[in-house]
Amino acid sequence: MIKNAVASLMVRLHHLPLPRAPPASTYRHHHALRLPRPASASVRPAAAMSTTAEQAVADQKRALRTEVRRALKALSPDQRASEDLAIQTTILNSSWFKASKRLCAYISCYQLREVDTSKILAECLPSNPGQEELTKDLYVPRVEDKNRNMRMLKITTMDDLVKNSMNILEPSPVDASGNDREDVLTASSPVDLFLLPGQAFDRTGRRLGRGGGYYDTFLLKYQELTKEKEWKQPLLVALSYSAQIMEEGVIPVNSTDVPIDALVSSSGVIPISPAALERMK
Ligand SMILES: Nc1nc2c(c(=O)[nH]1)N(C=O)[C@@H](CNc1ccc(C(=O)N[C@@H](CCC(=O)O)C(=O)O)cc1)CN2
Ligand SMILES: Nc1ncnc2c1ncn2[C@@H]1O[C@H](COP(=O)(O)OP(=O)(O)OP(=O)(O)O)[C@@H](O)[C@H]1O
Repeated sequence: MIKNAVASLMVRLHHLPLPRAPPASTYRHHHALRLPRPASASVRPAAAMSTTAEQAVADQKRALRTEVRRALKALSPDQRASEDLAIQTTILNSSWFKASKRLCAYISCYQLREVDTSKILAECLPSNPGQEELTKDLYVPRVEDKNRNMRMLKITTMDDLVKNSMNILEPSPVDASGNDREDVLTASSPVDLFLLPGQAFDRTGRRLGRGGGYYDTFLLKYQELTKEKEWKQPLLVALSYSAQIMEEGVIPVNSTDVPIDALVSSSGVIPISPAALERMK
């Protein structure tokens, strides 16, 4: 029944000429790619075998990123604008977004052909002084190094952002008064929602990023913190153009890939996990 409901929400599934992993529901058995174990260490060392399997997944991911990049380049500005508007309108009108108090979101980069988040960010931040109580706490990514270290820092205005070397807007570590910005990992209360970027997604919850491992590393850390503190897990929602939604099994995954709870495209919301089905009904 869920599958039918999900299928009816999908307008277009893009078929890519790539090697397929066996279809698997990300939620039922997340680690879809089980690394083969050698019968005996003398035949083939386990480390070597896992390296080979991991390398195959990494190669497939790279090939898929190239395909998606090409598909996104082919989108006309009008097509993008119409999907950007539909996706943001869906989110802004949703009960789960309206109810969220604290969120982590990405600052979209037009050149990287990411789904626009500007209207959503504007809705989170106070438009005029004195309206702070109507707003949400907003944390946005800042890359610290090439070693998968990314922080999510609190901003209160778009003026808190500066362009980094990758041409992406991100917060400076200190605010205008010289104070450290609040880091979501040391904040005293939990975020309830993540709005995630990515290169490709599917309706079982798989997400392919840009290859830096920044989000997967961060999400794992945040989920561990949430467990430790006995907080409710945040809802992980990705924003996707239709061309980025893959058929089941096309996206290769490994054990460090964190599955998403839901996907928003121009055709609407696709809830995936039990938590999403509960919070998004
Ligand atoms: N808006 C936004 N902010 C984000 C991310 C993101 O994906 N989107 N990140 C998520 O990790 C982190 C930054 N990571 C990034 C990783 C790669 C590229 C990039 O320009 N990649 C090129 C290919 C570069 C290459 O192949 O050498 C590309 O994808 O076309 C940008 C940001 C944190 N902030
Ligand atoms: N939690 C983690 N711990 C250690 N290594 C990780 C973790 N998450 C990802 N990596 C490593 O980072 C590299 C990039 O991973 P992957 O290709 O899955 O990133 P991605 O999903 O495209 O990027 P992102 O998560 O930033 O959106 C891989 O070598 C992967 O093994």
